[in-house]
Amino acid sequence: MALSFLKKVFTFGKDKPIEAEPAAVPAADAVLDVAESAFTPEETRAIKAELEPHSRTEDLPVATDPVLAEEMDTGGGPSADSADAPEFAAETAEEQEHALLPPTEQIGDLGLIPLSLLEVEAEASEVEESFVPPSVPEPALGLAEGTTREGHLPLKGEDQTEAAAPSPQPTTIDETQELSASPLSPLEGEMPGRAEGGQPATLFEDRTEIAPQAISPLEGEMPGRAEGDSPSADTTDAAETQATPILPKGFAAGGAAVEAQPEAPKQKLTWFQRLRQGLARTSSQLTGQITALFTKRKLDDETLQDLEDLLIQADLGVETALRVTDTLASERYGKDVTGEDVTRIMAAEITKVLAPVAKPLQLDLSHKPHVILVVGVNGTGKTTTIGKLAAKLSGAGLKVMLAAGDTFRAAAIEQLKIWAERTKSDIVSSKLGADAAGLAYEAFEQAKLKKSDVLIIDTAGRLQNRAELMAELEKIVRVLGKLDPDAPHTVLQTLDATTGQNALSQVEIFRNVAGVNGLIMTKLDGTARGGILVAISAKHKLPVYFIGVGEGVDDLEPFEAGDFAHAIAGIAH
Ligand SMILES: Nc1nc2c(ncn2[C@@H]2O[C@H](COP(=O)(O)OP(=O)(O)OP(=O)(O)O)[C@@H](O)[C@H]2O)c(=O)[nH]1
Repeated sequence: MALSFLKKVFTFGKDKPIEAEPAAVPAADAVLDVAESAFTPEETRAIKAELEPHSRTEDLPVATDPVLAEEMDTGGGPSADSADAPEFAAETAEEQEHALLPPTEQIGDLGLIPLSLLEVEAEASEVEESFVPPSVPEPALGLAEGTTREGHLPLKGEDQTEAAAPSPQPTTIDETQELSASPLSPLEGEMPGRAEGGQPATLFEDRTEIAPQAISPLEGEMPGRAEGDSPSADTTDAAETQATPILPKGFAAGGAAVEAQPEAPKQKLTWFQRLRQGLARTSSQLTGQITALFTKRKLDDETLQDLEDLLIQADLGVETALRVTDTLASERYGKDVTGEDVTRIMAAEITKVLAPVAKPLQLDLSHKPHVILVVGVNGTGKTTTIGKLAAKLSGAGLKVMLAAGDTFRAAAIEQLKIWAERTKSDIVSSKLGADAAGLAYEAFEQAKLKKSDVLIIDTAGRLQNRAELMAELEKIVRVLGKLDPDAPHTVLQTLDATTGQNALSQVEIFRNVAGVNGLIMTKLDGTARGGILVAISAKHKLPVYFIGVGEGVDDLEPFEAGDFAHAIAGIAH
């Protein structure tokens, strides 16, 4: 019975529907050619002799080729070795019926199904309780669908070490090999080879792969897993470790998240280094010309005039230029002068010009809120500067409210909302095109109600020569004054350092219209026209509170006269 079952399994056992492709079915000779290497010549001849009389269907070399075995088993026809096993051929009426099936080529067309798994398993139970036929299809094991594998558990329980081992050779295959060693026909002797390279082995590989991970009831019983060396468990741990995000700067770490490491110290520039870097174009242009001018020349009227022209062209302004040449003449007239002599004196004189305007922005927090109105020409950096200021103030624990008064530009409103969120500030905004003065008024009221420390109002950029827009700015100031005669308490004007001389007239007009009482110069990073701040300071004498050297939140620094002067002169401070 056991022998007949094995024959049946290896001949008919399959889990795939037939694919009737005649070309894929080799003749017995061809198959035997493959098989020959495994047998002695005598055995091969004997086999051929046995196979000759059979019909083509009977000749199908199921046992010698795993692929063909799969195709053939769907037909359920007798195997090549069936002649050697009469007890199998005549075993049941059903099997006899199978024996009458048409040739394999026609089976697919007829839509016949293979011998069912249930038939195989029913007989298997008669043979060996622990034996699971290699032909058991995967779905029945629930591997693919993840359904219960209880029917398969006894098998795993028999040898779980092997099941968990890397070798794809399961226990059942060993049993098969043992059984195959019984005096079956030579073709049946091929089975172990088939198990290694054909479908059954693949099936067991699948089981081996999945069993330790997918069968939870067995987890505790599996030595490999119980010891905690399950590959899947290890993999999960490793994956978790690797998946732990490294948050970028600016994101707070929560749970197991890892904070971004601080930048390497060597990459962190001091503020003065950054300023020097930002003003490098301005200073290198200036000092290069100065060095060229004073190479092997004594200081005389001509060189002094050349120097004055040079300093004016560098946007420093007439006043500052004269200060430098006067000081230089008083110290070195008629003597040899080096470029270093000139830049040292220049830095000292510029410092004297800037020192009176380098003031901190004074906040009168008794106002609740202290209102800061930010004005300026388009694109000078108003919104960005507001964001940077809000970051500093809220970072210091002050309650900040922002007002999106640039109702001309949708992007400006969105931009300010982002800054508000980022700096944890409150924000008052309205629709595009809304009345900016009305919004400013509303924001002021809200800030009073909320007891904000500081209210910063953004405004639309406008060219100083656009009278109607400047009138609107005037209206904003007037409206705010209705709620507090001193408001706005600070009117900040942003100046773009790259604009050069035009900034002088910008300050003049905005000062007259909106009462600008403080300046912030932006975009001092990379400009060759940084000298304009000296000219503005000398002319308007308005406080310069901060300077911007980049678009980032930290790229706003309090204005320091000495730093700025030395950075422009390109010398250490
Ligand atoms: N490099 C550099 N760019 C800056 C600086 N400040 C602002 N910017 C950039 O300048 C551009 C204009 O800035 P905004 O803040 O939108 O200027 P605005 O004055 O509000 O513009 P309008 O609303 O059109 O008047 C943006 O791309 C900013 O990122 C700075 O200090 N350095």
